[in-house]
Amino acid sequence: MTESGQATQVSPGETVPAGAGFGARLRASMDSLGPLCVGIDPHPSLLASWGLSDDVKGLEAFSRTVGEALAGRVAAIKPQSAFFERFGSRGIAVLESVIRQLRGSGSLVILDVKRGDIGSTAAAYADAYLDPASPLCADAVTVSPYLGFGALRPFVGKARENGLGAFVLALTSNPEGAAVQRAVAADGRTVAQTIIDEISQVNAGVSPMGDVGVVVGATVGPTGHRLIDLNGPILAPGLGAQGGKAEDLRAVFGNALDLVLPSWSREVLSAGPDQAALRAAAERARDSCASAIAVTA
Ligand SMILES: O=c1ccn([C@@H]2O[C@H](COP(=O)(O)O)[C@@H](O)[C@H]2O)c(=O)[nH]1
Repeated sequence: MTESGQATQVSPGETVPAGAGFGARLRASMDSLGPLCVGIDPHPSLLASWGLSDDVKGLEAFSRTVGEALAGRVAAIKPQSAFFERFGSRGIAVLESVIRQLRGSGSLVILDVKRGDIGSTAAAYADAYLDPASPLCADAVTVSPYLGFGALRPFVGKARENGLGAFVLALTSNPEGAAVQRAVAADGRTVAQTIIDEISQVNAGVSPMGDVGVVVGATVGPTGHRLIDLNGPILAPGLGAQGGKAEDLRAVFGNALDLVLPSWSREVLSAGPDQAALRAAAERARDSCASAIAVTA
Protein backbone atom coordinates (compact mmCIF):
# COMPACT_ATOMS: atom_id res chain seq x y z
CA MET A 1 0.00 0.00 0.00
CA THR A 2 1.30 3.50 -0.71
CA GLU A 3 0.55 6.60 1.31
CA SER A 4 -0.53 8.35 -1.88
CA GLY A 5 -3.26 5.75 -2.38
CA GLN A 6 -1.83 4.34 -5.61
CA ALA A 7 -1.61 0.69 -6.55
CA THR A 8 1.30 -1.26 -5.08
CA GLN A 9 3.68 -3.33 -7.18
CA VAL A 10 4.08 -6.74 -5.55
CA SER A 11 6.31 -8.20 -8.23
CA PRO A 12 7.36 -7.15 -11.73
CA GLY A 13 4.21 -6.50 -13.74
CA GLU A 14 1.85 -7.42 -10.90
CA THR A 15 -0.07 -4.80 -8.93
CA VAL A 16 -2.73 -4.91 -6.26
CA PRO A 17 -5.02 -1.99 -5.37
CA ALA A 18 -3.88 0.55 -2.80
CA GLY A 19 -4.81 -0.57 0.68
CA ALA A 20 -4.91 -4.26 -0.30
CA GLY A 21 -4.58 -6.59 2.65
CA PHE A 22 -1.92 -9.23 3.17
CA GLY A 23 -4.12 -12.00 1.73
CA ALA A 24 -4.62 -10.09 -1.52
CA ARG A 25 -0.93 -9.25 -1.76
CA LEU A 26 0.13 -12.83 -1.08
CA ARG A 27 -2.40 -14.15 -3.62
CA ALA A 28 -0.99 -11.78 -6.26
CA SER A 29 2.57 -12.75 -5.37
CA MET A 30 1.83 -16.49 -5.48
CA ASP A 31 -0.04 -16.14 -8.78
CA SER A 32 2.80 -14.21 -10.33
CA LEU A 33 5.91 -15.85 -8.83
CA GLY A 34 4.62 -19.32 -7.98
CA PRO A 35 3.84 -21.14 -4.74
CA LEU A 36 7.08 -20.86 -2.80
CA CYS A 37 8.32 -19.45 0.47
CA VAL A 38 12.03 -19.78 1.26
CA GLY A 39 13.13 -19.63 4.88
CA ILE A 40 16.24 -17.83 6.09
CA ASP A 41 17.46 -20.26 8.76
CA PRO A 42 21.16 -19.64 9.33
CA HIS A 43 21.93 -22.88 11.20
CA PRO A 44 25.52 -23.12 12.51
CA SER A 45 26.04 -26.08 10.17
CA LEU A 46 24.91 -24.03 7.15
CA LEU A 47 27.16 -21.11 8.11
CA ALA A 48 30.04 -23.62 8.24
CA SER A 49 29.20 -25.21 4.90
CA TRP A 50 29.01 -21.74 3.33
CA GLY A 51 32.50 -21.02 4.70
CA LEU A 52 31.15 -18.42 7.14
CA SER A 53 31.94 -17.92 10.81
CA ASP A 54 29.30 -18.72 13.43
CA ASP A 55 29.01 -15.10 14.55
CA VAL A 56 27.19 -11.89 13.66
CA LYS A 57 29.44 -11.30 10.66
CA GLY A 58 28.59 -14.75 9.27
CA LEU A 59 24.90 -14.23 10.05
CA GLU A 60 24.91 -10.91 8.20
CA ALA A 61 26.70 -12.31 5.11
CA PHE A 62 24.42 -15.38 4.97
CA SER A 63 21.19 -13.39 5.20
CA ARG A 64 22.30 -10.70 2.76
CA THR A 65 23.29 -13.36 0.20
CA VAL A 66 19.91 -15.10 0.43
CA GLY A 67 18.18 -11.74 0.04
CA GLU A 68 20.27 -10.75 -2.98
CA ALA A 69 19.68 -14.13 -4.62
CA LEU A 70 15.94 -14.43 -4.03
CA ALA A 71 14.29 -11.07 -3.26
CA GLY A 72 11.59 -10.37 -5.83
CA ARG A 73 11.94 -13.89 -7.27
CA VAL A 74 9.90 -15.92 -4.78
CA ALA A 75 6.45 -15.18 -3.37
CA ALA A 76 7.64 -15.00 0.24
CA ILE A 77 10.79 -15.16 2.34
CA LYS A 78 10.59 -16.32 5.95
CA PRO A 79 13.40 -15.31 8.31
CA GLN A 80 13.47 -17.59 11.35
CA SER A 81 13.89 -15.21 14.29
CA ALA A 82 15.56 -17.80 16.54
CA PHE A 83 18.72 -17.83 14.44
CA PHE A 84 19.03 -14.06 14.79
CA GLU A 85 18.05 -13.93 18.48
CA ARG A 86 20.85 -16.37 19.36
CA PHE A 87 23.28 -13.49 18.79
CA GLY A 88 21.40 -11.08 21.08
CA SER A 89 20.85 -7.45 20.17
CA ARG A 90 23.41 -7.54 17.33
CA GLY A 91 21.57 -10.49 15.79
CA ILE A 92 18.28 -8.60 16.07
CA ALA A 93 19.93 -5.65 14.32
CA VAL A 94 20.79 -8.01 11.44
CA LEU A 95 17.17 -9.21 11.39
CA GLU A 96 16.04 -5.60 11.12
CA SER A 97 18.33 -5.03 8.15
CA VAL A 98 17.11 -8.27 6.49
CA ILE A 99 13.53 -7.04 6.84
CA ARG A 100 14.53 -3.63 5.40
CA GLN A 101 16.30 -5.31 2.48
CA LEU A 102 13.35 -7.56 1.64
CA ARG A 103 10.23 -5.52 2.25
CA GLY A 104 8.93 -3.95 -0.94
CA SER A 105 11.19 -6.21 -3.04
CA GLY A 106 8.21 -8.17 -4.40
CA SER A 107 8.76 -11.06 -1.96
CA LEU A 108 6.57 -10.78 1.13
CA VAL A 109 8.36 -11.14 4.45
CA ILE A 110 6.90 -13.67 6.89
CA LEU A 111 8.70 -13.38 10.21
CA ASP A 112 8.69 -16.81 11.87
CA VAL A 113 8.70 -15.90 15.55
CA LYS A 114 5.70 -17.87 16.89
CA ARG A 115 4.56 -15.34 19.46
CA GLY A 116 1.48 -15.60 21.68
CA ASP A 117 0.58 -14.42 25.20
CA ILE A 118 -2.31 -12.98 27.18
CA GLY A 119 -4.08 -10.34 25.12
CA SER A 120 -2.51 -7.27 26.74
CA THR A 121 1.00 -8.62 26.15
CA ALA A 122 0.07 -9.92 22.71
CA ALA A 123 -0.77 -6.30 21.87
CA ALA A 124 2.85 -5.34 22.57
CA TYR A 125 4.11 -8.18 20.37
CA ALA A 126 1.73 -7.00 17.64
CA ASP A 127 3.25 -3.50 17.98
CA ALA A 128 6.70 -5.06 17.55
CA TYR A 129 5.97 -7.10 14.42
CA LEU A 130 2.90 -5.61 12.74
CA ASP A 131 3.23 -1.87 13.20
CA PRO A 132 4.95 -0.01 10.38
CA ALA A 133 6.67 2.21 12.98
CA SER A 134 8.67 -0.78 14.26
CA PRO A 135 11.99 -1.78 12.64
CA LEU A 136 10.86 -5.40 13.02
CA CYS A 137 7.59 -4.89 11.12
CA ALA A 138 7.12 -7.71 8.58
CA ASP A 139 4.35 -8.46 6.09
CA ALA A 140 3.16 -11.27 8.35
CA VAL A 141 4.16 -13.03 11.54
CA THR A 142 3.67 -16.56 12.88
CA VAL A 143 1.71 -16.84 16.14
CA SER A 144 0.90 -19.62 18.60
CA PRO A 145 -2.72 -20.09 19.78
CA TYR A 146 -1.81 -21.99 22.93
CA LEU A 147 -3.29 -19.22 25.11
CA GLY A 148 -6.53 -19.40 23.12
CA PHE A 149 -7.46 -17.91 19.77
CA GLY A 150 -9.11 -14.94 21.49
CA ALA A 151 -5.75 -13.91 22.95
CA LEU A 152 -4.47 -13.49 19.38
CA ARG A 153 -7.03 -10.76 18.56
CA PRO A 154 -4.43 -7.96 18.91
CA PHE A 155 -2.41 -9.58 16.10
CA VAL A 156 -5.51 -9.92 13.93
CA GLY A 157 -6.54 -6.31 14.58
CA LYS A 158 -3.10 -4.86 13.97
CA ALA A 159 -2.63 -6.93 10.82
CA ARG A 160 -5.91 -5.73 9.36
CA GLU A 161 -5.24 -2.12 10.33
CA ASN A 162 -1.93 -2.14 8.46
CA GLY A 163 -2.55 -4.44 5.47
CA LEU A 164 -0.46 -7.16 7.12
CA GLY A 165 -1.07 -10.77 8.14
CA ALA A 166 -0.65 -13.54 10.70
CA PHE A 167 -0.21 -17.32 10.43
CA VAL A 168 -1.61 -19.29 13.37
CA LEU A 169 -0.09 -22.68 14.22
CA ALA A 170 -2.69 -25.41 13.59
CA LEU A 171 -1.05 -28.74 12.67
CA THR A 172 2.69 -28.27 12.95
CA SER A 173 5.23 -30.31 11.01
CA ASN A 174 6.92 -31.85 14.08
CA PRO A 175 5.64 -35.23 15.32
CA GLU A 176 5.22 -33.96 18.92
CA GLY A 177 2.59 -31.42 17.89
CA ALA A 178 -0.17 -33.93 17.26
CA ALA A 179 -0.71 -34.82 20.94
CA VAL A 180 -1.85 -31.26 21.63
CA GLN A 181 -3.23 -30.19 18.27
CA ARG A 182 -5.27 -33.32 17.58
CA ALA A 183 -6.66 -33.51 21.13
CA VAL A 184 -10.44 -33.48 21.04
CA ALA A 185 -12.24 -30.52 22.61
CA ALA A 186 -15.57 -30.74 24.49
CA ASP A 187 -17.62 -30.28 21.31
CA GLY A 188 -15.89 -33.17 19.49
CA ARG A 189 -13.68 -31.04 17.25
CA THR A 190 -9.90 -31.26 17.49
CA VAL A 191 -8.06 -28.28 18.95
CA ALA A 192 -6.63 -27.61 15.49
CA GLN A 193 -10.09 -27.63 13.91
CA THR A 194 -11.36 -25.09 16.46
CA ILE A 195 -8.49 -22.78 15.44
CA ILE A 196 -9.16 -23.33 11.73
CA ASP A 197 -12.87 -22.58 12.26
CA GLU A 198 -12.14 -19.36 14.19
CA ILE A 199 -9.93 -18.19 11.34
CA SER A 200 -12.57 -19.13 8.75
CA GLN A 201 -14.92 -16.71 10.53
CA VAL A 202 -12.31 -13.94 10.60
CA ASN A 203 -11.65 -14.38 6.85
CA ALA A 204 -15.27 -14.87 5.75
CA GLY A 205 -16.25 -12.78 2.75
CA VAL A 206 -12.77 -11.34 2.12
CA SER A 207 -11.68 -11.52 -1.52
CA PRO A 208 -9.49 -13.01 -2.93
CA MET A 209 -8.49 -14.36 0.49
CA GLY A 210 -8.24 -13.14 4.07
CA ASP A 211 -5.22 -11.93 5.98
CA VAL A 212 -5.08 -14.64 8.64
CA GLY A 213 -3.65 -18.00 7.69
CA VAL A 214 -2.69 -21.24 9.35
CA VAL A 215 0.49 -23.29 9.60
CA VAL A 216 -0.02 -26.91 8.57
CA GLY A 217 3.09 -29.00 8.05
CA ALA A 218 3.62 -30.75 4.74
CA THR A 219 4.69 -33.74 6.81
CA VAL A 220 1.39 -34.41 8.61
CA GLY A 221 -0.21 -36.72 6.04
CA PRO A 222 -3.86 -36.35 5.05
CA THR A 223 -4.96 -33.84 7.67
CA GLY A 224 -8.46 -35.18 8.34
CA HIS A 225 -9.32 -31.53 8.97
CA ARG A 226 -11.68 -29.21 7.12
CA LEU A 227 -9.57 -26.48 5.51
CA ILE A 228 -11.75 -25.62 2.52
CA ASP A 229 -13.63 -22.79 4.31
CA LEU A 230 -10.47 -21.15 5.62
CA ASN A 231 -10.36 -18.50 2.88
CA GLY A 232 -6.82 -17.70 3.99
CA PRO A 233 -3.30 -18.87 3.23
CA ILE A 234 -1.86 -22.15 4.50
CA LEU A 235 1.86 -21.95 5.26
CA ALA A 236 3.26 -25.46 4.76
CA PRO A 237 6.76 -25.99 6.19
CA GLY A 238 8.46 -29.36 6.51
CA LEU A 239 9.45 -29.85 2.88
CA GLY A 240 12.93 -31.13 2.14
CA ALA A 241 15.00 -31.46 5.32
CA GLN A 242 12.07 -32.72 7.44
CA GLY A 243 11.10 -35.31 4.85
CA GLY A 244 8.05 -33.67 3.27
CA LYS A 245 7.86 -33.94 -0.51
CA ALA A 246 6.11 -31.78 -3.08
CA GLU A 247 4.28 -34.90 -4.31
CA ASP A 248 2.74 -35.21 -0.82
CA LEU A 249 0.97 -31.84 -1.03
CA ARG A 250 -2.00 -33.17 -2.91
CA ALA A 251 -2.68 -35.91 -0.37
CA VAL A 252 -2.14 -33.60 2.61
CA PHE A 253 -4.17 -30.59 1.48
CA GLY A 254 -6.78 -32.09 -0.86
CA ASN A 255 -9.33 -29.51 -1.94
CA ALA A 256 -7.51 -26.64 -0.17
CA LEU A 257 -4.36 -26.93 -2.35
CA ASP A 258 -4.88 -23.56 -3.96
CA LEU A 259 -4.37 -21.86 -0.57
CA VAL A 260 -1.06 -23.59 0.14
CA LEU A 261 2.24 -21.70 0.37
CA PRO A 262 4.93 -24.42 0.58
CA SER A 263 7.96 -23.41 2.63
CA TRP A 264 11.50 -24.74 2.32
CA SER A 265 14.56 -23.72 4.30
CA ARG A 266 17.59 -26.03 4.65
CA GLU A 267 17.04 -27.91 1.39
CA VAL A 268 17.24 -24.68 -0.64
CA LEU A 269 19.79 -22.92 1.57
CA SER A 270 22.24 -25.81 1.32
CA ALA A 271 22.73 -24.90 -2.37
CA GLY A 272 24.50 -21.65 -1.32
CA PRO A 273 26.52 -19.57 -1.08
CA ASP A 274 26.57 -19.27 -4.87
CA GLN A 275 23.60 -17.04 -5.73
CA ALA A 276 22.86 -18.69 -9.07
CA ALA A 277 22.82 -22.08 -7.34
CA LEU A 278 20.47 -20.74 -4.66
CA ARG A 279 18.13 -19.40 -7.33
CA ALA A 280 18.24 -22.71 -9.20
CA ALA A 281 17.42 -24.63 -6.01
CA ALA A 282 14.51 -22.28 -5.30
CA GLU A 283 13.23 -22.68 -8.86
CA ARG A 284 13.36 -26.48 -8.54
CA ALA A 285 11.42 -26.31 -5.27
CA ARG A 286 8.85 -23.93 -6.76
CA ASP A 287 8.39 -25.97 -9.93
CA SER A 288 7.95 -29.24 -8.04
CA CYS A 289 5.28 -27.63 -5.83
CA ALA A 290 3.57 -25.88 -8.74
CA SER A 291 3.27 -29.19 -10.62
CA ALA A 292 1.89 -30.97 -7.55
CA ILE A 293 -0.63 -28.19 -6.97
CA ALA A 294 -1.63 -27.88 -10.63
CA VAL A 295 -2.80 -31.52 -10.70
CA THR A 296 -6.07 -30.64 -8.99
CA ALA A 297 -6.21 -26.83 -9.30
O1 LIG B 1 5.15 -26.46 11.92
C1 LIG B 1 6.18 -25.80 11.71
C2 LIG B 1 6.25 -24.45 11.88
C3 LIG B 1 7.39 -23.80 11.56
N1 LIG B 1 8.47 -24.44 11.10
C4 LIG B 1 9.68 -23.66 10.76
O2 LIG B 1 9.93 -23.76 9.36
C5 LIG B 1 11.33 -23.92 9.11
C6 LIG B 1 11.59 -25.28 8.52
O3 LIG B 1 12.94 -25.39 8.15
P1 LIG B 1 13.50 -26.64 7.28
O4 LIG B 1 14.97 -26.39 7.23
O5 LIG B 1 12.86 -26.55 5.92
O6 LIG B 1 13.16 -27.87 8.02
C7 LIG B 1 12.01 -23.71 10.46
O7 LIG B 1 12.30 -22.34 10.61
C8 LIG B 1 10.95 -24.13 11.46
O8 LIG B 1 11.09 -23.48 12.71
C9 LIG B 1 8.42 -25.79 10.92
O9 LIG B 1 9.37 -26.44 10.48
N2 LIG B 1 7.26 -26.45 11.24
